[in-house]
Amino acid sequence: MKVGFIGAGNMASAMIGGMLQKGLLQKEDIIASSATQKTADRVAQEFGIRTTLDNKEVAKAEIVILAIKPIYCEGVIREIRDQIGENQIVVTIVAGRSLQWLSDTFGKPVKLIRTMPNTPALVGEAVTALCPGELVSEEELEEVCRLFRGFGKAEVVGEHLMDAVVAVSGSSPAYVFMFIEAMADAAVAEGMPRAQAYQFAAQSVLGSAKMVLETGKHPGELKDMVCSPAGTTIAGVCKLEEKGFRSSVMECMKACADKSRNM
Ligand SMILES: NC(=O)C1=CN([C@@H]2O[C@H](COP(=O)(O)OP(=O)(O)OC[C@H]3O[C@@H](n4cnc5c(N)ncnc54)[C@H](O)[C@@H]3O)[C@@H](O)[C@H]2O)C=CC1
Ligand SMILES: O=C(O)[C@@H]1CCC=N1
Repeated sequence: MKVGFIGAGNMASAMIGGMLQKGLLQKEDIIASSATQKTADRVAQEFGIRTTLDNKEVAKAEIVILAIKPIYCEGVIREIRDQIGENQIVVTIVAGRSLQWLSDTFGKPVKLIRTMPNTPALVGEAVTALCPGELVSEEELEEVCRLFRGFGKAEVVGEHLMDAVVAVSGSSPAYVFMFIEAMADAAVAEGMPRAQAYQFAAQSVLGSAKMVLETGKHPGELKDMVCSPAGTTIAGVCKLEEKGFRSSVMECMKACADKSRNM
């Protein structure tokens, strides 16, 4: 199976890196295009895949993944649409572009799958939501899910959930990185060497996330387990509540979902 990426930026690189690392595809099976020779050369060198500046070359792949910014999506589709045949599958990772919009822009019947992955694909820990268009068969959807499961979890969701997905997983790694950075800065302020502070902060986020996934316990219950009476943790929790931590996170996610809805 040949997979082509139109756009070879942050997200495409994370997916390509994840796919190759898991041995899901061989580097000969992947081709990617970019707008600049510099990016094409960098990606070719980093992953050993074939790269090109010609999107039409990529559009010959069995699975064509649109990995460009939303503003370039219309131009790219107009460029490749005559070449996309009825047996190819076009997968999009573009935020804010609906199946209806994609279908209208192609202006002809195309097998479309709208997805939203995230950059932890690079280390095999992505989570991706997928919404199939009506021309995609169960088998084709499963084939694409299998590809995405190669670098993390993948679930089929209704398209009405896609803006929530952008907030809770597509964009949320950025917020988690900010949280880790802030915790590490505070540890450095307490005297910890910076490299060690990143290790401790990141491992704590990883371990806490695993507890949520593996114990099935409510996050509030897991929080309570850390809070000794009159202890250190509850002193920190009180400060987080005073500073509006949870409402800040919720407002952040709302801004993110609204942006996705109105793109
Ligand atoms: N970065 C992320 O965490 C995630 C991004 N996405 C989606 O992925 C898409 C790409 O985002 P990023 O990778 O972050 O952007 P990026 O800016 O890192 O990469 C975009 C790439 O597209 C290339 N490009 C621009 N115009 C082109 C054209 N006409 N033909 C071929 N290539 C062209 C650029 O050279 C660049 O390499 C966006 O639509 C975004 O919504 C989805 C999930 C997560
Ligand atoms: O910021 C963005 O628009 C993209 C979509 C999800 C993550 N990054």
